[in-house]
Amino acid sequence: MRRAVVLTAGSWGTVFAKVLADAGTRVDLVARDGALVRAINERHVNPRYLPAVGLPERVRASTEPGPALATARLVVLAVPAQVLRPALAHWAPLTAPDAIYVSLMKGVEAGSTLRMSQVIAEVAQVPPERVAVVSGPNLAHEIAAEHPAATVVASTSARTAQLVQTACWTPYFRPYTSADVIGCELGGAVKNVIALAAGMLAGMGFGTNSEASLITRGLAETQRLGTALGAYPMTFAGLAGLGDLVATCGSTLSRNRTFGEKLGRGMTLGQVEAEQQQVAEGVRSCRPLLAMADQHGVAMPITRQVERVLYEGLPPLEAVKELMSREPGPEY
Ligand SMILES: NC(=O)C1=CN([C@@H]2O[C@H](COP(=O)(O)OP(=O)(O)OC[C@H]3O[C@@H](n4cnc5c(N)ncnc54)[C@H](O)[C@@H]3O)[C@@H](O)[C@H]2O)C=CC1
Ligand SMILES: O=C(CO)COP(=O)(O)O
Repeated sequence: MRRAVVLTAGSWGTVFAKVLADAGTRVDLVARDGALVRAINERHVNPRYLPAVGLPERVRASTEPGPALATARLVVLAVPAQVLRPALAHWAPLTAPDAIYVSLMKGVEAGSTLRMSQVIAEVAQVPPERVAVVSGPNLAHEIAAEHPAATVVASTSARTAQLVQTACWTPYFRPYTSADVIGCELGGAVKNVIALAAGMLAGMGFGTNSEASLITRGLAETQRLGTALGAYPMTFAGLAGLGDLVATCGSTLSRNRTFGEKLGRGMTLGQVEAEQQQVAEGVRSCRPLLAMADQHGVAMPITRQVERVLYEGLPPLEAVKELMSREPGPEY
């Protein structure tokens, strides 16, 4: 039987472990908390992140990644983007030499501005062909409830993408392959920033036209950055682009949208961070994304305003006014 290790048992890691197990893979799910490990092994639930979801018996939890990493073919990484580097530096030396790394993360590393697959290749010292990225409209709680959804598995190696596709294909989860790693990763990272803005609009009481305009112009700036970095333009019309943007901006299940909504109601960055337990990747990724945009001479006006709301204390309503009063121009 195929074997995978999932690091770690947060919300998406736990649900993806279920997906892999439902697709016939034996899964070792690593958690940092012993009580969480006992609950998963004895009661088959993750009480911290998904208390109402039964996990398959094929998912076994442990606090100790070493034994599972030594033999697993797939090493699935689901930690906040900003902790990937130190966490993987610990895990990579324990990993089987022919393992394939699968990134579930939707963020960009602050400082280096590297995408997650680049951090993996650098830290684990593996060629890009041994790395795959999974990205799409995949709100963890909906996938856990087996609501049908699709996703993209991207890798520079068609063989790697197909292997991961087979490993996570279930009656409720439909993966498509892609060779566009850059586009899939940027689609996932930028949509989190746009979802912060969508939440702000909702928090300020604006309606559907505002949200649709934001999503569409958000997609335009995502595509501008992506194509400047070598992504395929069509990726942004796909599941990892428009698909994920619509899901995340429109759902109250999204942590980024929820975070933005609180900002839109007048809370400060510090106040929202103190309240929200789970990661909202857009908060830490917006600055490195802007740095990438600046490097390539790409305009990202929405991302810029989100950054100013987060880090310069610009009131969200002022941010909207400034966006709306820019000199009008052609759509393309
Ligand atoms: N939750 C969702 O619906 C989806 C999330 N993602 C992405 O997956 C990634 C992970 O997200 P979630 O699982 O939702 O986050 P989460 O906040 O629910 O869980 C984060 C996990 O990382 C662990 N962790 C935190 N710091 C760590 C460290 N220093 N070393 C080792 N482990 C550490 C936590 O213990 C927890 O298990 C993010 O990049 C997110 O954008 C992608 C698709 C869907
Ligand atoms: O990436 C996601 C859905 O595809 C989850 O979004 P949030 O991290 O905002 O919850």
